[in-house]
Amino acid sequence: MTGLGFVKAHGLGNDFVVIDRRETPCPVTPALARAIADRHRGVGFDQLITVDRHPQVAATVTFWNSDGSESGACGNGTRCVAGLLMTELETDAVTLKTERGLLVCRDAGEGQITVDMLEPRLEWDQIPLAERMDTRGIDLKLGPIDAPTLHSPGCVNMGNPHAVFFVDDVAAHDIARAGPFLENHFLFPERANIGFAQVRDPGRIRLRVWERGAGLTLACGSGACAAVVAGVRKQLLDRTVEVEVDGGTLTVTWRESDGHVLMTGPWSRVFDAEFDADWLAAVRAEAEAGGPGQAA
Ligand SMILES: N[C@@H](CCC[C@H](N)C(=O)O)C(=O)O
Repeated sequence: MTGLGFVKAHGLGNDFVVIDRRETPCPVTPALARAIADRHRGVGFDQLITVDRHPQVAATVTFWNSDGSESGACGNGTRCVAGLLMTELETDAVTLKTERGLLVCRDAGEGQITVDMLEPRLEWDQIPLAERMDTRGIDLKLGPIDAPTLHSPGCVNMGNPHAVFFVDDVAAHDIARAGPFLENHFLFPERANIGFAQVRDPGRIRLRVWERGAGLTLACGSGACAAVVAGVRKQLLDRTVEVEVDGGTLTVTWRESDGHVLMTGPWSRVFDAEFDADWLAAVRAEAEAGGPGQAA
């Protein structure tokens, strides 16, 4: 029984299943993504990543959340794919085509990779928001009785939508409770990743992110970029910031010269494996038959 190969990788604990489709086709449906994401019956991941051939650059990369939805960006996943391809191609730089654009990734030494995440999009309809608002701090307030009020998040699109709340103490917030409500708030027609950032000093923040379509993760690369951009726009942060996430530390620079956001951090290849062909066939059949929770 042979199956389809994949790599399990992670960036600071934000974990990925990477399927290389450059030689072998593997159509991904939301139902298949959810089945692979199942940490009991599948493999488990925060994001599934497919890698396809591209005529000019190293590869085209597509990101899927564990709920089966697609995302235009994934900073940590981009680093992992870049690391895998740099190893394979024996090079210290690769360019990857994502929905957001061409991302240049460079080996930064000591197991770290820097990704040029391009310019953030900051207009209200680029986030997108349901209404015209000042994205430096939108008119959104949440006042749980048992937690400090959340208000005026900065909104940034890094290829995916982010809203970042600056709070006095990240630990004082029940993110698992506020996150789903805010992710699905009517102001975010494409939902949003919700960041909770605490400024330690202008060059360092603590950040936790409730990810759209994946929940609370140990690290969110695009979330780290969004938090730094939002913090600079609120005049709370310097242009280069160490971002402490649950899984470690990312360095993010919002470069003044061209407005690009650069994110640097580690990546790890955990193991290579293959899906059992019978398991894949069964999952696909169940999805087609509209099995429990499996509708494509
Ligand atoms: N883990 C990510 C972000 C993944 C996508 C996100 N959940 C979305 O739907 O926008 C990262 O490292 O950026």
